[in-house]
Amino acid sequence: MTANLLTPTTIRAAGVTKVYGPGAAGSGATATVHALRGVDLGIAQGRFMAIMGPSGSGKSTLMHCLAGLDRPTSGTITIEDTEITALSERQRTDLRRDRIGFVFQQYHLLPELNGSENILLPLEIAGRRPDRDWLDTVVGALQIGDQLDRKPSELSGGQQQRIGIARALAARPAVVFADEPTGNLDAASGRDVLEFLRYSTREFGQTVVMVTHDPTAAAYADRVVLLLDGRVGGSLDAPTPETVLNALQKLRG
Ligand SMILES: Nc1ncnc2c1ncn2[C@@H]1O[C@H](COP(=O)(O)OP(=O)(O)OP(=O)(O)O)[C@@H](O)[C@H]1O
Repeated sequence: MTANLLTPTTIRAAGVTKVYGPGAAGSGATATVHALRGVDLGIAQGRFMAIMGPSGSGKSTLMHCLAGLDRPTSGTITIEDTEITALSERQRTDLRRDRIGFVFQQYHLLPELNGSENILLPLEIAGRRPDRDWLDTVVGALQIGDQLDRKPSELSGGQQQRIGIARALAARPAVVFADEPTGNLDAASGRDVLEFLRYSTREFGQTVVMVTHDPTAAAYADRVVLLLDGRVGGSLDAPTPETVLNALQKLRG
């Protein structure tokens, strides 16, 4: 990817493996699962990457490791200037809070808080003062200004997901990880969410990593990385739904 030569790399994974089961320290499981078998990848700042692959290929495991939610068995992961695989659990928790945004399939908004309170909650927990100009920019771009005083139950799925995206962007994170962000949405709302994620990379230089099963969703990314049996089985730049579908079919043999 030529962008790597021009822009800094936000995330780098080198030789990442993850073993679940008796081979893994502290595990009571009886069968060994090699969920990741040596993943190398780099994501340049301001790029939108989609991770795809068949069920069980290691997508969630890779995302959890890249986001510092889980620790690989071996290998290194660096986010900006920090090797997160060298951090303690406590330091990883701080890093997630300060430098990573999450968008979930199920939104995970707190029902008793209104939109604005949901967006600000992670900053409040971190004891950080919101950057009002930045929040205004995000709220304006997402067109959710008239939804901020409503509770999640008063919003459609697409509106809730936009609140979820504003929450993820509020702290200007190094990376936003989106886990099937359109999985619960109708096609039109899903398109809006994907268009905004792409817009955030172009307009704000936001780096986005998304796990999805949907070739149409993946086609919004700059690059699709295909996992197979815990390895990178291929990648596609400037994907279209057709090229993604073809690549997936080829991957499965
Ligand atoms: N906590 C765990 N303990 C044991 N095995 C696990 C654990 N989590 C995942 N696995 C196994 O690791 C492999 C990769 O799982 P992972 O959830 O990363 O795949 P995935 O590509 O995200 O799958 P899906 O598309 O079905 O969500 C699978 O074989 C899975 O059963």
